[in-house]
Amino acid sequence: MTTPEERDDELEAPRPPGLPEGFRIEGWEVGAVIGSGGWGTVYEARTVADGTPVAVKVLPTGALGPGQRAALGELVAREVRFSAEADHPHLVRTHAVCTVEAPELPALDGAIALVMDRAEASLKDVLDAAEAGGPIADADRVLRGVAAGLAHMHDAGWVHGDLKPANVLLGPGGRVWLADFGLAAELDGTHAHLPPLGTLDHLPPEWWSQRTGTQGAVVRPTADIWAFGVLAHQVLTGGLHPFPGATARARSLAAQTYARGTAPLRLDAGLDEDMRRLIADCLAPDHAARLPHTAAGLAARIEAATAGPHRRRRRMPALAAGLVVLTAAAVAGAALLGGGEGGLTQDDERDRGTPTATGAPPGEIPEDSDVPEALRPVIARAAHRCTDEEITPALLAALIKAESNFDAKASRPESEEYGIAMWTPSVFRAWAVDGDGDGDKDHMSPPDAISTMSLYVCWLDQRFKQAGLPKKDLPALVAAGYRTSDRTVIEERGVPERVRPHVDKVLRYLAEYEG
Ligand SMILES: Nc1ncnc2c1ncn2[C@@H]1O[C@H](COP(=O)(O)OP(=O)(O)OP(=O)(O)O)[C@@H](O)[C@H]1O
Repeated sequence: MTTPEERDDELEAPRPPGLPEGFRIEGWEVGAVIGSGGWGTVYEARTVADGTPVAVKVLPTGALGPGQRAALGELVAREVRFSAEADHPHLVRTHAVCTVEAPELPALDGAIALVMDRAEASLKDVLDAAEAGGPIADADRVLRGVAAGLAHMHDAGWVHGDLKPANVLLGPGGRVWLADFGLAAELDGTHAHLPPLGTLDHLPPEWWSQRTGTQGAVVRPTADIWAFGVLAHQVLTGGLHPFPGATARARSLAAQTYARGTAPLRLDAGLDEDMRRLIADCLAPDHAARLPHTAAGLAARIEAATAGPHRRRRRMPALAAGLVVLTAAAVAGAALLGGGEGGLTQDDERDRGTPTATGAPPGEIPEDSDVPEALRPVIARAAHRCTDEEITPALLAALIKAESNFDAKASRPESEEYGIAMWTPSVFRAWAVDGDGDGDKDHMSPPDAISTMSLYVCWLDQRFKQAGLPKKDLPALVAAGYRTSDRTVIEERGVPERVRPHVDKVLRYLAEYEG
């Protein structure tokens, strides 16, 4: 599927081949790989002149299309501009931007290299290794550093837009740096427009009901405050997310349920009172309610709450704390949680009502349908992760049949649509789900493509309900939204004429499956 407004907002960068150890980029010599992100690879490196350790982030440009190259250029320009303007002990510094000259490595020749302060680990590394139930070592100092860095950014008129543990770096001597300003945009009045790249686990609930358009999603400082609340909870509990759920998507749905007022906020029982209140303030359900809680104010509160020897810390044993989280899961509604990445859950298997004329329970794929056998459990699992009743296995199957006729290798290069669900790679990446649990999110993998389709149409369905579009039309509207965008369908208050033949096809297939 292609969402023209979003097409160039995301970049699918191929995994680059590595630079050999000892390779020189201007005055720096690269060493081992530290890690790779969506855009490139970070290397250990040292300054040739004096051996000072640095990190070099290499962003290859060779295999990118023109739109992708422009998107990358914009991200780098933001990163460099911000780093040059910001000068703060809690923001990682970019010392230079270079071009890699490596004619013998065509994939890296011409790549952009950002030379930065080198950290020893990211907060994500620390949380991954932590035992759940208690704060990580130096939790207070880490939170003070993050809040202070954020306060400096906001005061300078910037929003981070992608605050998450992977973007908090821990440097030598206990330094704490915010990193990855690719998404940082200068505030234009009260908000900035950013591409919808942020990570699900740290996105504020209002992000889901925002318009996205050519300018991207509106991101305000209060989005960073929400992300800080999630991150603080993780830091103080050894990695526990404040919302229940086995997957990032389930947690994000639980956050939305809470924000709608249908489930209470249940923070970990082991948090001390001051930090519990601070996190609850950060996780106020909407932009307006979060507005009074500035990053500078949070930094001061953390300072006050964590300074001095008399700090109270009321802590429950790990098991009891875990039980509180489970209770929250029950309150938030088991239906919202979705399954893990494995097989069907008990909920999936429960009675789904009276069989239809096809012999299948309503919404399920009938035995004698043309849906390939191997895909049926994949489609069923994907559909059942959406708790909105319109998103059934039969509807997903009808959508897939209309898109690709179940052909995993289908492609329409002229409109950049590929695979069984005809994803446009750049759009896919903004929503990607690892449906087969292989650690990779690949639009050509049917389980990944179908799980992602389910997530996306689930969101479309919710958007159309929020916009007050007729409930009976939702399957048609979702089919239309998948071919155009949520915005187009909401603006036209119905199925746009140009996609009517496609939508009719989906409805015909759906009627066949539903008997
Ligand atoms: N200056 C640095 N010093 C040390 N390690 C770093 C530095 N910058 C990034 N890293 C590490 O390198 C890895 C890749 O970082 P990168 O910023 O490319 O991707 P990411 O933040 O993991 O993902 P993405 O940016 O795609 O969301 C991460 O493990 C990150 O912690």
